[in-house]
Amino acid sequence: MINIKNLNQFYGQSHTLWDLNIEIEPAKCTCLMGRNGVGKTTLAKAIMGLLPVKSGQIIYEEKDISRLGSEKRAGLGIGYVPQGREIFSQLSVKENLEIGLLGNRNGLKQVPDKIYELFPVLKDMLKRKGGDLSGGQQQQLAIGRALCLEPKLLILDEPSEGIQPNIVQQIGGVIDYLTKEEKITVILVEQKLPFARKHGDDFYLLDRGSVVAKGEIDNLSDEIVEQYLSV
Ligand SMILES: Nc1ncnc2c1ncn2[C@@H]1O[C@H](COP(=O)(O)OP(=O)(O)OP(=O)(O)O)[C@@H](O)[C@H]1O
Repeated sequence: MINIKNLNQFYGQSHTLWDLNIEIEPAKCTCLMGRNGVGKTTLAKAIMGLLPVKSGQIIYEEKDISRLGSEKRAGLGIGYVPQGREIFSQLSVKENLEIGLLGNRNGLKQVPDKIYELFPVLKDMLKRKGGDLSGGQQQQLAIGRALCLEPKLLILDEPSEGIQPNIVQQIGGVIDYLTKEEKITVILVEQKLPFARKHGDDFYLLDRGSVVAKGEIDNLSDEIVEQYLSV
């Protein structure tokens, strides 16, 4: 689905991603894991085209997209939910969702009912301002907005961060539905081990901008967790 080859990224002089090689399987949830500051968000943004890369390739559907702008990548079906959600606080829930439609490559003009089925709270709050929603509701809105793009690949940056347990559970259920039923590929940046183990299929573990372990999530051993994830 997406194949990252020898990817290097710098912030100024600071070499942040080191020669990354990552293969993401279609219709699976691949977790990007690692402690704070190892480069997970940088990698997510690099895949979405929000940061330039120094060298390497990002092969998506057999084409190198590493030099395309983020809007072009969205147009190819890559959706992104940033860490911190980036909801437009002055716009209504409906307007926030409609922003997602702007990038829809199939010309969709209306928010699909499916999104309200996945997140019923959004339907109840259509006229409310984004800024009035709770953190968990904003996270649901951010995912709903990304789904308006009808993505083939969805990148979620720490969707469970700072959110109440019942909404985390609901978001986990949505990830399962998207991968298993809709066959959407999900890249999940995640620090919470139980959530990754429950909803992930594969993992890549980063440390200081390099891949230090990878495999099926069931093979993420306690030794690896102790070495690279425990704080
Ligand atoms: N805009 C920036 N300019 C310079 N350095 C940055 C910038 N953004 C991030 N960094 C640095 O790059 C490194 C990787 O950061 P990144 O946010 O990708 O890590 P992360 O694994 O996502 O961490 P977290 O879990 O805290 O979000 C860190 O050392 C961070 O300080």
